[in-house]
Amino acid sequence: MAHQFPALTSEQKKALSETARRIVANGKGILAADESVGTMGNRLQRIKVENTEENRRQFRELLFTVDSSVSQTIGGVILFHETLYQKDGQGKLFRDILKEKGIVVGIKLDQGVAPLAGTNKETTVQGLDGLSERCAQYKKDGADFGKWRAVLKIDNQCPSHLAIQENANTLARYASICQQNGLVPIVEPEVIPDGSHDMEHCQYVTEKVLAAVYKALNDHHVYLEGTLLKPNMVTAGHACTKKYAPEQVAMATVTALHRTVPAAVPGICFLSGGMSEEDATLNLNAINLCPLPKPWKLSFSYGRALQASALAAWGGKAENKKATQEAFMKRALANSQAAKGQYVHTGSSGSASTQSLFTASYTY
Ligand SMILES: O=P(O)(O)OC[C@@]1(O)O[C@H](CO)[C@@H](O)[C@@H]1O
Repeated sequence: MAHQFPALTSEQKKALSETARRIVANGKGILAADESVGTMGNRLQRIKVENTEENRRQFRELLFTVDSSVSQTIGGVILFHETLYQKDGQGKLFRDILKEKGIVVGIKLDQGVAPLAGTNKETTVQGLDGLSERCAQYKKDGADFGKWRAVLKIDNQCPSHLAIQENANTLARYASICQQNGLVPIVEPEVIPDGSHDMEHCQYVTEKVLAAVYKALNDHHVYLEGTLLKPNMVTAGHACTKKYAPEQVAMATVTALHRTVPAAVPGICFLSGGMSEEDATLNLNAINLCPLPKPWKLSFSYGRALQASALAAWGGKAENKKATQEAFMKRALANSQAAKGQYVHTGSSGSASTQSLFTASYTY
C-alpha cells in the first residue's frame, strides 16, 4: 500500500532528524526545566522560597548561565512558556543564552491533565486545541522541539484500555502537529511510580503502553527519525518492599524498550520520576552497560534529578551562585558519563543527591 499523501517533505524530515540527533549526540541529554508555575511552587516550597516570577527567573538564570562547557553534557533544555520569554539580569533572553552555547531550546506543549470519566481516576492530556498555532509561534520564537507528558498509573484496573488508547492517540496527534510545524516532538508516556507493584508488573505495563504509543505514532504518519521518546525506567512501585539493583532495572527497562520501540527512533531520554539524583545516574549507567541490543541513544531528560542539589545549594540566596552552578554541573556531567556507560560512583555524593524526590500522584 503506497503512501499517497506524504506528511512531510524530505527537507522537513532532514531538519527534524538532525535536530533530534543533535540533542542526544555524544552523551548529551536534556535538562527538563519546564516545571509549570504550580510544580515550581512545590520545588521552591521545599527550600522555603516564595513562588514568584522573579524567584523562578533567578533560579533558572543560574542554570542557564553556567560555564559554556555545559554544552558537552546538555544538548537540549525544555522551557515552560514563561521562561521562553524571560531574560537574564543583563536583559538577554534565556533562549539566546542557550542557543549561543549550542543548546537546542524546547518548549512544554501539554496543558496538564483532565479526568477520564468512568475510570479509576485516570486522565488524558489537554492542549490539542490551537496547538498548531502555538507550535508555529514557538518555532518563530526560537524553539526547535516540544514536550508532551501523558500520565498512566498502575492500580486496580489501571491503566485501563481506554487510558492507554486515549493517551497514545493524543501523544501521536501532538507529535504529528509538532512535526508539521518543524518541532521535534518528545513523546512522554509516563507510567508513574506510585503503588506497591513489583518491577515485573511495571515492565508488563510499560510494554503495553509503549506498544500502543508506537502503533498510534505509525497510524498518524509520524516520522520516527524526527522524534525522541521520554519514558519511565522500569522500576518497582515506590511502596514496593522488594528492592532491585540498577542492573535489574536496566535489564527490565532495555527488554521493554527492545520489544516495543523501533530502531528508527534516534534517542530515548528517560525521565527521573522521583528517583534520587544518584539513583537516576546509576540506573542510566547500568542501562547503557546492559548487554542487550540498543539501537538508540539512551540518555536523560531529567527535571528533579538534575536540579535537586542545585536548588538545595541555592536556597534563594544570590551569594550561593557558585555552589548552585557547581551542583548543577556535577549532575550534568555525571549523567552525561552515565549516558555513555562511563559513570564511576565515587561514594562522595552530597546528601541532597541521595534523597528520594518522589511526589505522590505527580500528575502535572
Ligand atoms: O520526573 P522528572 O525528571 O522530575 O521530570 C520529568 C518531567 O516530564 O515531569 C515534570 C512535570 O511535568 C517536568 O517538569 C519534567 O519535564
